[in-house]
Amino acid sequence: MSATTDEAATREAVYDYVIVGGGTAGSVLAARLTEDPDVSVCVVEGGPSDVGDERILKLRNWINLLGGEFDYGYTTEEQPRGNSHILHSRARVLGGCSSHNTLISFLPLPQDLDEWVARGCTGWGPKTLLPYRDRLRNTIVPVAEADRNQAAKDFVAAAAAALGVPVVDDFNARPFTEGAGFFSVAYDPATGHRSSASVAYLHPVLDRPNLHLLLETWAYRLLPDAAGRLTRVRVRHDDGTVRVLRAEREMLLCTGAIDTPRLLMLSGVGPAQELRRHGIDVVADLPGVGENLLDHPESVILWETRGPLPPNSAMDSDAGLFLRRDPAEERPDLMFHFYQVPFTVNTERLGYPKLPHGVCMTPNVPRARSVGRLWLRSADPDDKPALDFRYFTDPGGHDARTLVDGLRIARRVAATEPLKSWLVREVAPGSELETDRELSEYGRRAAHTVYHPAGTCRMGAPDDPLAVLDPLLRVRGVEGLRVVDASVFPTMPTINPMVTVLLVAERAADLLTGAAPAEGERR
Ligand SMILES: Cc1cc2nc3c(=O)[nH]c(=O)nc-3n(C[C@H](O)[C@H](O)[C@H](O)COP(=O)(O)OP(=O)(O)OC[C@H]3O[C@@H](n4cnc5c(N)ncnc54)[C@H](O)[C@@H]3O)c2cc1C
Repeated sequence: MSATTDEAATREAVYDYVIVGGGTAGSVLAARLTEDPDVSVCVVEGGPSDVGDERILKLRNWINLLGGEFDYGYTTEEQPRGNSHILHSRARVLGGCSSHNTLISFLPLPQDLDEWVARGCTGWGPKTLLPYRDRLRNTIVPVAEADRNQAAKDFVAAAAAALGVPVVDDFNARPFTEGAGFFSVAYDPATGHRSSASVAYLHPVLDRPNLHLLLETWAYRLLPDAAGRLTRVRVRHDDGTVRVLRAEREMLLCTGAIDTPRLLMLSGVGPAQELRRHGIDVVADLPGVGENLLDHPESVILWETRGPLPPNSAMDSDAGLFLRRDPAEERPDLMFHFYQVPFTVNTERLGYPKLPHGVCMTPNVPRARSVGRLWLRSADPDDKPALDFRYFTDPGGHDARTLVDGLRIARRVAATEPLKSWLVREVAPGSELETDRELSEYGRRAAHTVYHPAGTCRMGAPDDPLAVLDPLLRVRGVEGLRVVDASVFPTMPTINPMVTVLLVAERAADLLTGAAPAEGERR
């Protein structure tokens, strides 16, 4: 590492790569790039370390992390057709959201990636991306037998019987169209510990001399170097001191689907008109930054159970269901998580009671058609951006319809043995709500997020006016800067997206080291 002086006379630390965001994708990149001992990498992470912190490492504690000290906790703009009270949790800790999520691990379906290629993302098709599964360092296993709660087993059996779908033993064994089963989860069943991106990729290599971790350090502005490349970043440590870091080779943004567009816009990369309105000098006019805000919206249906459930579980949402309502579709168009705990955060607000013991199903929209956007409220880096998911606003009503269908299908499953005998009564929405209109109203008001924001700096074809990145993940209109995180997704995969983020990061590492062909899909 060498040092030069920046215009503010701060010491400027220089590395080969600076990775902003030591989260899911950032951890993969950091581990892969430092495999070469001659390459120096600095990771700038806003949160603390997860090493030795049982609150983070114990997977089953995930629910207690929501809204706490490890959560940036973004709110949403008013949602006239949905729920305006959703708290969008985003982790503030090494490993990012993989350190506080539920670690449900699905490979993307091949058709999800075909869609990316059709959107001009050459090189991201299934034949190129899916083989990276063999490179993943996370321990990904179907929920262990000891963690299989009898109520969840009975949910799986009831769903299969009620809906005629297969029981799936391993959702990652082959692409599926529908089925019920226990999820694959990135964890160690013996200890109940996470196999997060941090645990799997960073913990084993923390002693590498070429890996420099700056924790509790917030990046708030990218700056050009002498040649005009956007390879410098201004950061603030938790003690208030400010530094500038420079990447000799490339600056890599891995701050996630909310903070990556935020940082780009604060740095003058984004929709020019909006940036000027905030007095931000425009470096590159990219109207797509912050657009294409995707998510998996869900609703909830809640039952009181006859008594407490057996205590065993991996993380209290261990099983689920994928369903294909449209037989012309190759992919499922409705997904459920089954919770062995009553998830009442949204129903209590609507006046439904808190439950001592219960279960719920959370039908979600795998490929929602409502698309949102996010934007800066001001040029102040401490101001959180405005998030407008525009939930349930798609003109054809597909997303709202999916919730209505989901609530009805959930009732069919609940009325089927062996699940039926566990349940005393439907608490929310309550069996008196029956019409499409009533169920839609309830479903949208009680809606939640599956916590999957993505797409806000999408990659795409040169003629895609909203593409922020080229298919090599390089930010258009500037030099020296790439994005590697969930914001690069052009469209939302059908499944929970963490593994897709890991695969993207693995391929990005190959693109950076030259190990991957830059273009072309293996046929
Ligand atoms: C509660 C919850 C449950 C979820 N459950 C699942 C699941 O079971 N399965 C699944 O597939 N997906 C799940 N997800 C989604 C999944 O975890 C994310 O899609 C994925 O981890 C995102 O990875 P990322 O690299 O894009 O961002 P992140 O992992 O969020 O990483 C971003 C990192 O950047 C840091 N950062 C941000 N801004 C700055 C800045 N300006 N300066 C410095 N550092 C910064 C953050 O602290 C964070 O560490 C869940 C998410 C949540 C929140």
